Amino acid sequence: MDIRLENISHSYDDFEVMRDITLDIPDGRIVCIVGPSGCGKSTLLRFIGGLERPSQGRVVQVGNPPEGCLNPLTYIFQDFALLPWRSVEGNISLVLEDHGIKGARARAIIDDVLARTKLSDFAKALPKQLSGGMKQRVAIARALAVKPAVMLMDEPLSALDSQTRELLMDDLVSLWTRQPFTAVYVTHNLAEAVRLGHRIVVLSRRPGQIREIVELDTPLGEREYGDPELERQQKHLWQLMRDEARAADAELINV
Ligand SMILES: Nc1ncnc2c1ncn2[C@@H]1O[C@H](COP(=O)(O)OP(=O)(O)OP(=O)(O)O)[C@@H](O)[C@H]1O
Repeated sequence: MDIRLENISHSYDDFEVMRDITLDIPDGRIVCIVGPSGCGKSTLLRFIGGLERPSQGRVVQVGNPPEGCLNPLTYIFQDFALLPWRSVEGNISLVLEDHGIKGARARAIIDDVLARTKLSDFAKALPKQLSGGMKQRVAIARALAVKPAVMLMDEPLSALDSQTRELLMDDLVSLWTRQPFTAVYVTHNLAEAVRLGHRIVVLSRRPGQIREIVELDTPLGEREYGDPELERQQKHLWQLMRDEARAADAELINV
């Protein structure tokens, strides 16, 4: 299933947040959204997820969700949002119970997503026994369990230290390489964007408008830490964003 954003503009009363965003999110691709603080990245994600409606324009779903999809648009948050009293597998089974899936069918799904996220040995662990990186892997496993058409990822790695972030990026790449998924991935971090994005959308400062869409052709599995081509792309993104970020920063200070 593809998602198409058509001419989306939004204001909260007189406060204009974004202007005329038109964008395609193709099936099986990771689309990263970057831009200065307050430019509307999380708001855009809420529009895609149907949690809020834009003042103008629309979000269109093109085609059907994958077979067996329980929740077409599924969020992954930076704070993991796990239930502390439920084990790893208990957190995953919860979303299946919501859809009346229990017993052997639930077991098969749980085993599959635990294996895909390399968590099979931790099925019985409680969240408090896990590192931040492992908790986020549980959140990813839980999202995969509902077979989403599109994963909506809001700064999913930003609560993690830089080494854990690198490991999680490797995990996301191998997850995608084995079985491609579709994601809209909001981040401040340009290194994450060039590592994970097939398409990187650069927004201007508020009201957020599309400044540029960068397409990266290098297969995800071939994007390595320190790759000169990725560093070149990252530099280009930063050049696009630097003045906008500085202006956005000044705007926040002078409110
Ligand atoms: N419900 C709301 N009511 C009023 N203003 C809002 C509401 N939600 C967001 N905003 C404002 O809209 C603007 C865009 O917010 P949003 O969180 O989407 O930006 P962002 O690009 O994700 O920011 P950041 O990078 O800092 O997380 C901000 O100025 C924010 O304060």
